[in-house]
Amino acid sequence: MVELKITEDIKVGGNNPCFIIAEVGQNHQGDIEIAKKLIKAAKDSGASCVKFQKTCLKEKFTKKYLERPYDNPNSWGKTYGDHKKHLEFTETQYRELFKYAQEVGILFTASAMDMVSFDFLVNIKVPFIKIGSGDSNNLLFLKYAASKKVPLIISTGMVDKKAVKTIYDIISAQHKQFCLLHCISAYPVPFEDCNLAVLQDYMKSFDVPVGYSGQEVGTAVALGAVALGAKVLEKHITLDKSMKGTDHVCSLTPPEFQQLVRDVRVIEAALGTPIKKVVTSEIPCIDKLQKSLVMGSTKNKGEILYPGDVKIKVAEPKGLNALHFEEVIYKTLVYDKKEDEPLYEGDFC
Ligand SMILES: CC(=O)N[C@H](C=O)[C@@H](O)[C@H](O)[C@H](O)COP(=O)(O)O
Ligand SMILES: C=C(OP(=O)(O)O)C(=O)O
Repeated sequence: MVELKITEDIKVGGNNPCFIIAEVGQNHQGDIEIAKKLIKAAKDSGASCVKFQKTCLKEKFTKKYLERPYDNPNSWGKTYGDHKKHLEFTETQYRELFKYAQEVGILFTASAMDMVSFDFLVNIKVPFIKIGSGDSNNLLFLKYAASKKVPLIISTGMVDKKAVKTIYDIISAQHKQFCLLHCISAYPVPFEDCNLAVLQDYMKSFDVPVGYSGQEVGTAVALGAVALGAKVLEKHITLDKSMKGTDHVCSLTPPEFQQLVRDVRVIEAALGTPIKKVVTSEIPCIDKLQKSLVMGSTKNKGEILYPGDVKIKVAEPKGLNALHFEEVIYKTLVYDKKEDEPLYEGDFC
């Protein structure tokens, strides 16, 4: 399994801890102070990285699309172009946010929504670039991104498995420093559409780390993804779910994000080994409550132990482990034994 190297110290995949991305996206409302608060909240929650979305509007959208009316409660302008312009930070503001994230001590990156944005992000030296689901069918962009040989995390919403294989082939023809995220692009995703089982298929099909970008409400599905083996987890973060904007509803507040990170770490610790064995922490319960073999009735030396003569009880002191029941039956007692007395290995032959 190839690991994705994000920095000298942070790697993704294999036995490395799940890399948790706090996706600010456009939940900053176009306000740099809110953006900074979200960066700080991401850091305080224990996220591995904070992420924005970088767009060059005339590269990503056609002129006509930008002129389209965008008349809904989440809109920041009369047209889609005005709306997106309101939500887009300038390159100078991006540099300021990047610097702020460094001061706060959290990795900073963004999705490149087009080639111009991709180049900008390469230029400011983000540790990796995210390619969102909006580009999962954009073969030209994927080829371009692959040719730049920078670490990539790629979401796979809005396409089927065949297209995901194409993405995999395009990038891996250039390098293996990438990761594929299962994603369903709906805001919010109905739980029954999350299809988390896809993660298992990705893990079988691709020899790169696999993760999950979740647009569903809450944290349960994201935790399920980690339990299934997701090595990257992305969830939106917001200061307030009731704010204006398409993504707030499927986002987590800072305390929720903090709880998510804690729970992910608990699940990772709890996944453990597939080898079922008795573990040290069970010993007190074994001593206290595990049953063992005891006499079901009083019997004398030389008598045969019939099924009703041996019982399985919690005893003090303990007899033989109750798993040995069948081995004891029809054996001959070598000592006199009273009812409820524990049965030991040398008590019968
Ligand atoms: C597919 C994709 O890009 N999805 C992104 C990541 O999840 C979203 O954040 C969109 O940018 C957002 O939902 C767009 O909302 P509006 O159209 O109201 O600006
Ligand atoms: C669209 C994005 O992500 P996803 O497809 O993972 O939701 C993004 O990162 O901008």
